[in-house]
Amino acid sequence: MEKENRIKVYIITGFLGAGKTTVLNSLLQQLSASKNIVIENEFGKVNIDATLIAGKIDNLYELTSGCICCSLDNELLEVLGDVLRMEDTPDHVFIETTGIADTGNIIGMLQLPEVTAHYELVRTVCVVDAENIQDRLVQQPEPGKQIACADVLVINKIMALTVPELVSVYEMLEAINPLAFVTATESGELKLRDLHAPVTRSPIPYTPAPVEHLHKINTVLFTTPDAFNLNMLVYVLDFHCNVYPDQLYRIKGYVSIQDSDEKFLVQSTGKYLHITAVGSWGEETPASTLVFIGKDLKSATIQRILQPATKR
Ligand SMILES: Nc1nc2c(ncn2[C@@H]2O[C@H](COP(=O)(O)OP(=O)(O)OP(=O)(O)O)[C@@H](O)[C@H]2O)c(=O)[nH]1
Repeated sequence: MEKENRIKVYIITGFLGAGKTTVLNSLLQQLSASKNIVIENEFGKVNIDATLIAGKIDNLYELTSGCICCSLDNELLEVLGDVLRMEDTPDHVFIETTGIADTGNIIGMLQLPEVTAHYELVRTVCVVDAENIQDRLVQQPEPGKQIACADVLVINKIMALTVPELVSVYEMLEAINPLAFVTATESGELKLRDLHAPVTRSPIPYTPAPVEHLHKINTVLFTTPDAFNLNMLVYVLDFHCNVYPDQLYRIKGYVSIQDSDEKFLVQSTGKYLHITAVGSWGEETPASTLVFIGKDLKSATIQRILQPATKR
């Protein structure tokens, strides 16, 4: 393939709940005239993010058999191969990583000669949750690595910050990655102009991670055919998000609520919890699926916390 005709690839990275899907949706909406493919890698077997994509896409690949940055089976490379065999190849491929991905490894894969022959990695975007990034940098190694290898840093959710706090986040990002273009947003919006702002890059060598999972973060899946009592569910989730923010990083999923025909989306990041009705269940049988992501989470604990919220 001619160099200039290669398929453009964008990586969207950032820690759990930072706003990757929201930024991706903003880009897809601006690129609705082109052919876009999204590759979603979700940490955990159930891919909630895939249901939250709201822009125009021509194909969605969901990679749920592990974190692509350190899984040996090279699912990402297989998908990139499949894309090349499509009759009508896309203009853009967006790769949304898991919140705990070692982005450098993914960049490395995209620099393999067999990949660069057909694909051009244009930008790596790292979305940063302005409110909790300082804590996360202390608690976990992943956010710092994600920031370090990005071309574009998007400081998201800035509404909750004072100006001096925002300046301090900005300075901290600059200290970690002085080469990146930094922009701030209230609502997960990234303008194409900023996506393509000039940046300086240092090459990242491909060093495949060991096979065993590197991350100290785990996920617990809770499913039940029972409907939740909405007040109790809000109470128990809100309580645990506020009391254990250092252990419980992210909750997401869809739930069935007692005496309601609607499907509810549950999302938490840090101490914030949102439970919103998102319409009817349609053909689906109402049931609840919640994914919990955090440090040393135990399935038995999650069961114990949630069971009372299914009582009437
Ligand atoms: N206030 C505010 N909330 C936001 C913004 N962007 C995202 N959110 C909320 O933050 C939560 C996480 O957003 P996502 O875009 O799903 O984040 P993500 O990084 O894709 O999440 P994971 O894939 O689970 O790591 C959701 O509840 C969003 O509604 C923003 O700019 N401002």
